[in-house]
Amino acid sequence: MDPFPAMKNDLLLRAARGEKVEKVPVWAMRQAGRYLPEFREVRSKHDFFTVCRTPELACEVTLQPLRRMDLDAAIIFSDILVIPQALGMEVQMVPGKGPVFPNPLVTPDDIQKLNATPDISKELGYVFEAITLTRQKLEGKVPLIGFSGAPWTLMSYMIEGSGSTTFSKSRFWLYRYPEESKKLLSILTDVIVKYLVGQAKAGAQLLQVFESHGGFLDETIFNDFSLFYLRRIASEVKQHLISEDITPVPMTVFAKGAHYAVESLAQTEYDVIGLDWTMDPEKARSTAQKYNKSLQGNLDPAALYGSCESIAQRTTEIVRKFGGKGHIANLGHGMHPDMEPEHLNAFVEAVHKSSEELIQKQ
Ligand SMILES: O=C(O)CCc1c2[nH]c(c1CC(=O)O)Cc1[nH]c(c(CC(=O)O)c1CCC(=O)O)Cc1[nH]c(c(CC(=O)O)c1CCC(=O)O)Cc1[nH]c(c(CC(=O)O)c1CCC(=O)O)C2
Repeated sequence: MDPFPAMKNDLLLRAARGEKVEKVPVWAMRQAGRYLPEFREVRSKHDFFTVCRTPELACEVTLQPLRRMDLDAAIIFSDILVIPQALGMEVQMVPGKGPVFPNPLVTPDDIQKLNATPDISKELGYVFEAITLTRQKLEGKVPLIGFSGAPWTLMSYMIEGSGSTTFSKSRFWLYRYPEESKKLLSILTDVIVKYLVGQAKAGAQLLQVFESHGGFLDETIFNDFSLFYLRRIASEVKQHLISEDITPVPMTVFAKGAHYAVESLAQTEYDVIGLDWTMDPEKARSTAQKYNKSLQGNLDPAALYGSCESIAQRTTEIVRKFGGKGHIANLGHGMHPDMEPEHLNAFVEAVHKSSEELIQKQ
């Protein structure tokens, strides 16, 4: 028996499975975060990773945007960089700079310094606790999304030691040390699979995998160093859950910038393909239909800098392009810290209003 409160709004889950919906569900990447004054208030008292590691705080900030807006999903407050930490790497979140690894991987010999087979419940159990607590506190209002970074994106942070405009150090590895790179990607894949299975068992109802740095790879390199591992993750997470008599939860893959990969991603076991704002919804839609997949996206986050009227206009156009069915509305990437909550609300309301009208006409 499901230990959690019954769902009152399962639009997200139905859309992910391509089922009929009365309106398009909507949420936003980074919907909990610095653009919200109440989040900044929490952060003024606790550092970033303390918020992630304290289930009550992670739960509180996860729920904050839902108190303001009619969002159709919550996403657990955490970060993709908790996995390098679980492998034994130090990660600092430096204000104004972002994540910094004081001791990044420099040569393939450094792979040996990693704790390649961490006890996931011990190292990341705080995320599982936050998920279970948040499911209870949500009282079935909306589904809860769990997430992880994808192997290539995590590998690139672990080698660069921070964000980068070129990712030249990590791309150097792909060309100069291809076998060692694959060894690292495999270690990450094994950990990610266990981590996502743990999240689903803790109560996450959809799992999103972020390949945020996909766009730095050409198609051939993407296929070998990203797609191969992304495919393994979806398939192995689902197999693990089935082997434990748990119904697999839907999974979304978001490979930012990887335009050429929409069709190959649609041929994997992911249920939803996330599109960034530079990708064409109509083109992606015909591909998704061919493989029975749903799509997520893809308003340009910068559109939220415009007026509420222009947000509503652009959103209505995007909703029309996706066609209502098998669509989860989102931004094409995350919220920025200087955005106004009211402008995200304008997006949420416009998705609901325009999609209800569109679906009623169909
Ligand atoms: O809303 C929620 O409940 C969860 C929000 C969330 C945060 N991190 C991620 C998510 C999931 C989501 O996007 O919905 C996931 C994430 N962290 C990083 C990346 C990769 C990347 O940006 O390169 C991703 C995947 C999604 C994506 O592509 O955006 C890495 C990262 N983490 C932080 C930073 C610094 C920053 O200033 O944002 C970065 C690097 C960004 C870059 O180099 O461009 C820290 C961080 N993580 C979250 C927050 C809250 C917020 O956005 O305000 C922050 C800021 C740290 C702070 O509070 O000081 C939450």
